[in-house]
Amino acid sequence: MNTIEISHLTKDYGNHKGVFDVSLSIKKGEVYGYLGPNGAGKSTTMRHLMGFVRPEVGSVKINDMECWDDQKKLQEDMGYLAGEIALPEDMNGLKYLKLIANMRHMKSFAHAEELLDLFKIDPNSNIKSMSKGMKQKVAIVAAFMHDPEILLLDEPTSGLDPLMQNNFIELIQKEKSKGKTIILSSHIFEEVEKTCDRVGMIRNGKLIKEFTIDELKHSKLKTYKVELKNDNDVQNLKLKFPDAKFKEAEKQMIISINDKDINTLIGELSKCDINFLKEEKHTLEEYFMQFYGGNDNV
Ligand SMILES: Nc1ncnc2c1ncn2[C@@H]1O[C@H](COP(=O)(O)OP(=O)(O)OP(=O)(O)O)[C@@H](O)[C@H]1O
Repeated sequence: MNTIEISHLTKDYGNHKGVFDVSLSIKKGEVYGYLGPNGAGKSTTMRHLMGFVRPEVGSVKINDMECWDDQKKLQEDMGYLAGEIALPEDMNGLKYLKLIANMRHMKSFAHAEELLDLFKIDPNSNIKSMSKGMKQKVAIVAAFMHDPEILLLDEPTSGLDPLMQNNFIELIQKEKSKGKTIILSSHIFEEVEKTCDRVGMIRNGKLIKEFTIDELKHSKLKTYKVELKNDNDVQNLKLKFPDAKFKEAEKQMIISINDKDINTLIGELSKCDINFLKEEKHTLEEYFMQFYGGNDNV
């Protein structure tokens, strides 16, 4: 049985906004990366999983229970980090976390203490005076401290510095080794690559692709930017690589090429006078779109 089972979920907010006929399942112990541009429908899906929103069409189940009908029971063993966190400003971090711990009837605060340590949080400072990153870290502690079996994490590292992002990656890896089922949305390639088993891409409310991280890692498509010294070379390369993009004013060519064809590229470039050649890093979405050649109608 899958831990998470979303079948034909639709929530239409009008104006083509919302989620439309989304079906996905996540096995116990799996870490699922949920990716997509702003407004794609990631948070809407997660809110359904938390039972905050009732599906208009379709079903959203965790452990075979409807998230809307059984939200109270399900939430006991779930940790949720909202995309837009809102912490009470009139208390300090510790007081807030203790309040949540009491509401959850937590018997021990030891795991929370470990997490406060891991993220170098001074729990006695007032939430009001905390930086965005510090508030995010307090919210992470609140989501993880009761050691839930299921974690829904909506852009968990937004606002964290690189060191803390690494600590977060370690935390996910640890939770994964304990068999937790995790869905996380992220725009950070490294985070997804290092933590997720599988990825789903959502766009305009529709799930357009699913693939394993192994498939992605074996992608051999790379993009290079070349700046040439003279126009003749630009014109020659335009004939040789008609699919490449050219910025003629800058004498630049941007080319995406499979590793197996790299010798052809190098062969042609060796005939040119080059200013520089560099590999272009993609945003996560570009990378996936290029890899899969996805479009809105997929
Ligand atoms: N309660 C609502 N009423 C009307 N429209 C909504 C509501 N909630 C979400 N939407 C719209 O539905 C679309 C999907 O929103 P959602 O927050 O799920 O996207 P997202 O993928 O999480 O985006 P982001 O990466 O920016 O957080 C957006 O266009 C949003 O404006």
